[in-house]
Amino acid sequence: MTAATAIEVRDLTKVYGDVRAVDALTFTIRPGRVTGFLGPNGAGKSTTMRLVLGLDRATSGTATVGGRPYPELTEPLRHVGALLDAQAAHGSRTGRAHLRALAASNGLPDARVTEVLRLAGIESAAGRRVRTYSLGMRQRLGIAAALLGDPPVLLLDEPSNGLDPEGIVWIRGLLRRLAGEGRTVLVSSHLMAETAAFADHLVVLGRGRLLADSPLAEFVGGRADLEEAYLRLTASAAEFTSGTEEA
Ligand SMILES: Nc1ncnc2c1ncn2[C@@H]1O[C@H](COP(=O)(O)OP(=O)(O)OP(=O)(O)O)[C@@H](O)[C@H]1O
Repeated sequence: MTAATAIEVRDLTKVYGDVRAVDALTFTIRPGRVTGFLGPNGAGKSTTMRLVLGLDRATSGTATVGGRPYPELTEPLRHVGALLDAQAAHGSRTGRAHLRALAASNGLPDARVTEVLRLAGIESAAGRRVRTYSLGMRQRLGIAAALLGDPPVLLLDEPSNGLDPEGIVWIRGLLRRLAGEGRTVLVSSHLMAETAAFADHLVVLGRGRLLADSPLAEFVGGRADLEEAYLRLTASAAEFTSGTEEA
């Protein structure tokens, strides 16, 4: 039986012109653990997340949350919280106003805004316009927005991006806590040491295809660390290489 909050991707394919961004992907993201979502640039991680969130239409296959396609969820922010790269708050609004507008349009209590500002550690900046925020503060605001509906499922695209060392420690603790509460947590990242510090499980893509779906410890296996294991697995799947190849 599938958990009511699992993310299920079945034979999912997305073609843009002659690019198969996502190519017959099948995997299940389970609750109660942090799943690291890895893959070289252009591997299809963001596209997969957008398809799960109904922001893009699949060429074929399905993506569901708790057994239902995202667009069919009633009050979706109460089910799924998301942070995407491109997600941007209106710069002329304050952080608090941005979250209040989001809460109001999704039928969420205003009191939750103060809670998520605190959870994200940006209470003191809540009255400032978002355009004055640093990248790290914007990330925290995006994470606050993702948490607004207290959702059992979270999809976070590179949440550590722009965070300072204190922020990196904070997000690690937050992800562990969210999974510990039984939530389904999918986190894409290019930071291998970071991913090793917060993930229990890994799903690795290369050129739109599934390269691995395994527990972190099993994936690292006999390798020195996650970075080495990852680089060996993805060496032939990277779309862009830096020109210095191992002999
Ligand atoms: N809207 C689009 N139109 C055309 N091609 C697209 C579009 N979105 C993504 N692609 C292509 O699909 C492929 C997968 O891109 P995607 O952004 O999903 O990869 P990613 O794994 O998230 O990469 P990164 O780690 O660089 O963020 C790439 O080749 C990209 O150029």
